[in-house]
Amino acid sequence: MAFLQIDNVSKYFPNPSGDGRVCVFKDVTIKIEKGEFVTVIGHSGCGKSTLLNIIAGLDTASEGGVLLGGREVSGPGLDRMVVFQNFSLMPWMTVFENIALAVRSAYPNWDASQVTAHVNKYIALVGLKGAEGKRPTALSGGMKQRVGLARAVSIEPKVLLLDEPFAQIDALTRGVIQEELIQMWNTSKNTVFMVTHDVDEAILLSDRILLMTNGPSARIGEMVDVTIPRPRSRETVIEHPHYYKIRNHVIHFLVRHASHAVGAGSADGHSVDAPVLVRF
Ligand SMILES: Nc1ncnc2c1ncn2[C@@H]1O[C@H](COP(=O)(O)OP(=O)(O)OP(=O)(O)O)[C@@H](O)[C@H]1O
Repeated sequence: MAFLQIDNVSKYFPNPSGDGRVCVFKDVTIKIEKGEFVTVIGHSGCGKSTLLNIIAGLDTASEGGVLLGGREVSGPGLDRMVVFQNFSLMPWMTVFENIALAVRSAYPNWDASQVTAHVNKYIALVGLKGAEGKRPTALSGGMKQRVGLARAVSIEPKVLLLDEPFAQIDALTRGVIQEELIQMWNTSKNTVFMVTHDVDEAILLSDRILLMTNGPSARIGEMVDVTIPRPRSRETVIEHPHYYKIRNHVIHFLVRHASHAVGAGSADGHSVDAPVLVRF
């Protein structure tokens, strides 16, 4: 059994027209090993965030289930931390307090000096030294998301769930924070499940890219191994001979699935095809 196992998960929502239900995705099975960094890419509406929310325990599967370390996920927990694109910081708390709140929940027996040392370590890791006392309104988007990442990673969750965390950050800052995330991941070795629309980001960060077909009845169409050795940086990754092969392959998949129906799974209860494994 894999460390994080998504087993035949399907999700239905009530049809907005009031007539029955709509299948968002069907029979999604993903096996993720401890310490693996997996990214999901697919067109808007195929169900990426819904899948992430089910892993987080913020939503429930209509069919199937999620197992983490062999135990069924049945609700939110500190073993899975989510970073959303809208930052979700407590606006009345400072940078330090936002992170300390999470650290105190995860380590209720720690005394104040342990909490302070731990929070300061993560503030330094994301380059926010000097901004400890600022409130979110005084921070740029990039700084807010650094707080979000520090807060999530500081409690050392078993799984880090990233839902387009850099979508609202300008391209230059995004590149810098992506590299900071690599540094943090190198240290923490969290298992990461990330949703993104950014193909370059997925190649830079992931061990594997899961490509979702369009909904309704979306499925994981392909799993692409990112066969570019680590450590990676934005400058070196594009020099690797596999970079453009992987990039072109992912983009072609997305173009093929830009209009619905190509390879869409079955909404009528029949099983769907297993994902194609792609490795250059
Ligand atoms: N609570 C809900 N009730 C009804 N339908 C929902 C609900 N949440 C999501 N949906 C629908 O499920 C589908 C998948 O939504 P989801 O947000 O997971 O897609 P996504 O792939 O993450 O999209 P995007 O890339 O635009 O964020 C969409 O058609 C959406 O309208």
